[in-house]
Order: sequence, then structure tokens, then C-alpha cells
Amino acid sequence: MSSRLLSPAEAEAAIRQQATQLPAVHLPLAALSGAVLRESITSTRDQPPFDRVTMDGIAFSFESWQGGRNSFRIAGTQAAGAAPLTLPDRTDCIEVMTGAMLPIGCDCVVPVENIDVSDGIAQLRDDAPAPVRNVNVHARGIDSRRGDLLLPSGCRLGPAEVAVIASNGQTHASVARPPRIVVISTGDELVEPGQPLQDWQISRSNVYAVLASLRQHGYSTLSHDHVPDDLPKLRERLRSHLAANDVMILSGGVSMGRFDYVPQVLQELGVRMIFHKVAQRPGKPLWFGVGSGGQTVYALPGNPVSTLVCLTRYVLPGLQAAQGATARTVETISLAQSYEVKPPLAVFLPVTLTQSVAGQCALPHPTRGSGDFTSLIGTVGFVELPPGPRVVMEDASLPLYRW
Ligand SMILES: Nc1nc2c(c(=O)[nH]1)N[C@H]1C(S)=C(S)[C@@H](COP(=O)(O)OP(=O)(O)OC[C@H]3O[C@@H](n4cnc5c(N)ncnc54)[C@H](O)[C@@H]3O)O[C@H]1N2
Ligand code: MOO
Ligand SMILES: [Mg+2]
Repeated sequence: MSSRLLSPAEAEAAIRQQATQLPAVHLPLAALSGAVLRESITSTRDQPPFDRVTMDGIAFSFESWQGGRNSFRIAGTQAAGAAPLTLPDRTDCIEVMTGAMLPIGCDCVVPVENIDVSDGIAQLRDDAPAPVRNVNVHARGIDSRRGDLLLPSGCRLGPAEVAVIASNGQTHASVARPPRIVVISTGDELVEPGQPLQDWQISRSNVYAVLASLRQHGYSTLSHDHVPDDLPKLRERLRSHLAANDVMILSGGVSMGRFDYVPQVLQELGVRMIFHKVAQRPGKPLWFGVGSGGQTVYALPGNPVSTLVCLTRYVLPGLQAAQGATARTVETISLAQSYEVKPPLAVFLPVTLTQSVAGQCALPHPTRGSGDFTSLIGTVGFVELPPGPRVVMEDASLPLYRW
């Protein structure tokens, strides 16, 4: 590898290319949220599958109303979930419920608020809007037709997509196996939150930030551990975590310190380094590799802002790639005020969102360095600024990465 550091785009491309594909599994509907589809879903029925009544009221023949009739004998009741009734006579109507099939012979539904009923006769109220043909009817097949492609392979399943699969009558779908992810903090200074702290110790916060992000993005097969800066312990614990997981996310121990053992241990354990260091701030010492069993290993710099930024910029897209997800277009935004980039590195600048005359834009919310994670509170994510020295003007369109 040349000595030139990769740019963030090059590092992301290397991760997408090298991230090992997870196998496909069949999961039940209730377990699909957040998974990536590995089959395409074709509609087995028209949607809606029948002319669906959309208001509780009465259904009748529009022509009959057009011919001057505004009161109808109620000939029956059409409930949701019942086979369709047939209008016996053009002078009749049928009481209908939302979700019912439109009775045969009817093409007009008037809501119950717009009628008066007495002695089994429904009278249209004078102050009600005039009926319209096919009004309050969700026509069969108008949303999609049988045989239509509803969801392509590679699509990420959120609530709407899961509803579409369920409404297609499927109990399961073929998706990428949810990755087993272990999150590991390293460092002798770290203490479990809630445990007594010496003045020189700090609470182990990165792991919980990483877990919160992963859960927010739909990952639930998660575990975590802490390993001190100790070579034999690192070897032993990382070996066992590699054997049990698809993805390993480490924080700390990847820079130039005497006790930054992580890259060395990973390579001893047969994890092939794809890159170490990216031309970015924060998070320059990011390390990425692939284990001999195909495990994807992200060793994130330990400073808390670096950990979260690298997780968002690289690990989340890498996890998506490993599941076979179609790459998303990155959201772009402009700045509320110009911003000076000093280092010859890409800069990840935390932002809040604000409204300007030109629309929504990003307000810089810089931290006091990559140890200052309290400054991230209230930010939506960060924008990526090109390497300096330069002034990035307000009108520049910048990629926005949300936490
Ligand atoms: N001589 C150099 N020193 C450093 C360089 C460099 O290029 N030359 N790079 C700096 C940069 S940039 C970063 S980022 C850090 C990366 O450090 P490590 O990945 O080796 O992480 P540690 O040394 O273990 O810790 C750094 C910092 O972060 C705190 N930390 C670590 N883990 C956690 C955690 N789970 N929760 C909360 N805080 C954590 C740790 O206490 C340290 O303060 O290296 C610079 N140095
Ligand atoms: O760039 Mo390092 O990520 O702390 O500042
Ligand atoms: Mg270090």
C-alpha cells in the first residue's frame, strides 16, 4: 500500500468491497424489522384486493341518485370481512362499514354523518355535499396490481415494507442473516459505569454509545466486552470473540501509544489489514480488516467523538453492504455560515439543523476536540467537509451523516 492515506470515500469503498456478505435466512414477519431483503417481493393480489369501502355509511347506485332519488330503503348491512351483498333494487341502499367490500350494484358511498335514518329509510341530508360516483371507495388494484414488483432485493425493511410483505400473505421473507456483532472497549483507564472510580479512571462510555447507535439502526444480535491494555488478554479475548461473531467493533488502542496493541493483535490472529489511517479529522487512526473466517473488523479510534463519527461514517454503511443492501444516496445540505477548514484532512463537523431563507441548513456545532463528546448533545450528525486549507462557503452542498 502506498504511504498516501485513503480519503473517506476511498476508505468507504474499500469497506463496501471487502465486507463479507452474510448468508440469507428465512425470518418470520415479527423478526424482519431492520433486515435487508434477499429476495424480490412480487404482489400475489391486487391491492386493494376488492373495491373497499372507506367510510361507514350507505352504498347505493349513483345513477339512481342522479335520476332524482335522495332516500333509499336499507336492504341489508355489509360488514367488513363478509362476502358481498347484491343491491336488490335500484331504489335501495345497503348499510356499509369501512373495510367492507362494496356491495354489487353500488358505486357510491355516503357517510353516516350525511344521512338521517328513520323506519329503515336513509334520507340524504340537504346540507350534505352532493354524492359523486365512486366516492369513498378505494378501488381494486389502484395501489398495485397482482404480479407487480413491490420490493426489490437489497431493500431495507422498515415498518412499511414489513406491512407490504405481511399483506402479501407471506409468513416469512428471505433476508440477510442479522450480523452477530461484538463491541469491545480497550483501555486500562476504563471502568464499568456505576463502579467506583479513581481520579485517573473514566467510565466506559464508548461501548454504550456504539450499542445505542446499532440498536437505533435495527441491529439486535449484539454483545459487548471490555479488555485491558494487556497483550495476552487481548489475544485470548479477541480470538474467542472472532470465533463467535460476524463483526467486531473495537474502540481504542489503535494509535501510536506504547499500549495501543490492537492492530498488532488483530494481525497475529489472522485478521488481514485492509487499511490503517484515513485522511480525516477526527478519527485518523481508524483500522479496518477482514478475519480468516470472513469476520469484518473495525478498530475505531478511542476518543469518543472519533468512535461515534467512524461508526456512523464507515461501520453502518459496511454493515449494510455485508447484508447486500442497495447503497443509499447520501443526504446533502448546505451550511448556515461559512466554515474554515484548516488541516489538509477531510473534516467531520457536527451540526444541528436550522431554518434559513433558503430552507433547512446545517449549523456548525464543533467540539473542543475528539474527546469532547458532551458537545455532541443535540446534534443530528455531522457534515463532511473537503480537506483544507480552505473556506467552505454557505452554498456548498455537503454530505450529511445522521447519527
Ligand atoms: N503521537 C500520536 N498520538 C496520537 C495520535 C497520533 O497520530 N500520534 N492520534 C490521536 C488520535 S487522532 C486519536 S483519535 C487517538 C486514538 O487513540 P486510540 O485509538 O489509541 O485510543 P486510546 O489511546 O485507547 O484512547 C484515546 C482516548 O479515548 C478515551 N477512550 C478510549 N476508549 C474509551 C471508551 N470506551 N469510553 C470513553 N473514552 C474512551 C481514552 O481514555 C483516551 O482519552 O490517539 C491520539 N494520539
Ligand atoms: O482525530 Mo483523533 O480522532 O482524536 O482527534
Ligand atoms: Mg492510544
